[in-house]
Amino acid sequence: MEIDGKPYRTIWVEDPGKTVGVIDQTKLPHVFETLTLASLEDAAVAIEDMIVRGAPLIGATAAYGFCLGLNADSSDAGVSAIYDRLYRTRPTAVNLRWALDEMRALVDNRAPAERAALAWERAAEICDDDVEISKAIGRNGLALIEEIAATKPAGEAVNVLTHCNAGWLATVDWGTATAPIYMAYEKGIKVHVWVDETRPRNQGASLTAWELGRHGVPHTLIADNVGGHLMQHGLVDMCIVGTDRTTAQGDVCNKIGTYLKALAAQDNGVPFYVALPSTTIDWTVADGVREIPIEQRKGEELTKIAGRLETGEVVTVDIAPEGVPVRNDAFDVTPARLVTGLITERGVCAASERGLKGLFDR
Ligand SMILES: CSC[C@H]1O[C@H](OP(=O)(O)O)[C@H](O)[C@@H]1O
Repeated sequence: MEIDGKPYRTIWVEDPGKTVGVIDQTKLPHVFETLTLASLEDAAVAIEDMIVRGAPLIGATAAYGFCLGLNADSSDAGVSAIYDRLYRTRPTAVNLRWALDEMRALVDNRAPAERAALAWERAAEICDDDVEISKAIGRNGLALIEEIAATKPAGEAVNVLTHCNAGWLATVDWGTATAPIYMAYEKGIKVHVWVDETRPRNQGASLTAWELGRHGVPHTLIADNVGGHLMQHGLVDMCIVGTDRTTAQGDVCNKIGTYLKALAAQDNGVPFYVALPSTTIDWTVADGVREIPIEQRKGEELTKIAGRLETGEVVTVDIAPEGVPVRNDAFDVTPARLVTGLITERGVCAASERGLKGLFDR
């Protein structure tokens, strides 16, 4: 998308075959800074420290991390070490495993000397494909927004609630949950977004609000616990969220707090949609609550918060008693029964095995 009139993706090749550029998302919204990834470790740390985050972008970064690793060691042992290092960066988003499996399958039966060039080509394809997939998700989700817009009084906006950041910053471009929103906005449909701040890392406040603001999409930042209340008062027409891993039966793993939003949506008859690329479907898992590994992140994400002083300096402060015990589950699983539909690049389907197999011929 554009930042101050200049088109950006979230990841790009800087020095062909040697380095990759990314936006440092830990610095947003206060500072826009890019980083150069020049090694496997650079890419692995960028994922672990959430310099880049969001399932599709994690996959894209892992693909380029594979390339950077091969630049240093393209032997069979090197391929295994690269795979293992990147695989253990974050456990929940299945795009990571998908991308690593794609890259390893590509190079496994090729001569070591050929591997890096092949990998750089494939990583670029993965990124280009991700953009096209996001645009297709946008078109398919746009139809749902248009359906609701047709029922609204003239001049009233369609109010969409989203959780965390499933925006263009979570993908290579366009986003998943935000792609239909951007397309509706571009088409002149009045749309407004309730942006969950999304504790503890505040991806909504720091990323979704930033990217929607940069693009001019009307939005309102809300505390995570406000959404249900707004739904009770008829102020939410639909929810669209992203996902890090959706199971073969349609259970949706997403940022912590998504499940509670889905419960409130069901209780208030608000359609609850999940936007996802097929690369986020884990066909090997059925029961998401029992089978999806949920990332446990460090306690500091709850006990500390970063902010900008009036001087412009960005500082981090403690917001909890020193040494307080913390549990920080980064994701939860919304059972398929609470999901109205899955918005994929191939169309919208029921959150069910039948729905997904109908779209993906599995
Ligand atoms: C389009 S995937 C977005 C998905 O990823 C986020 O998690 P994180 O910021 O920890 O990588 C969140 O669950 C979003 O819904």
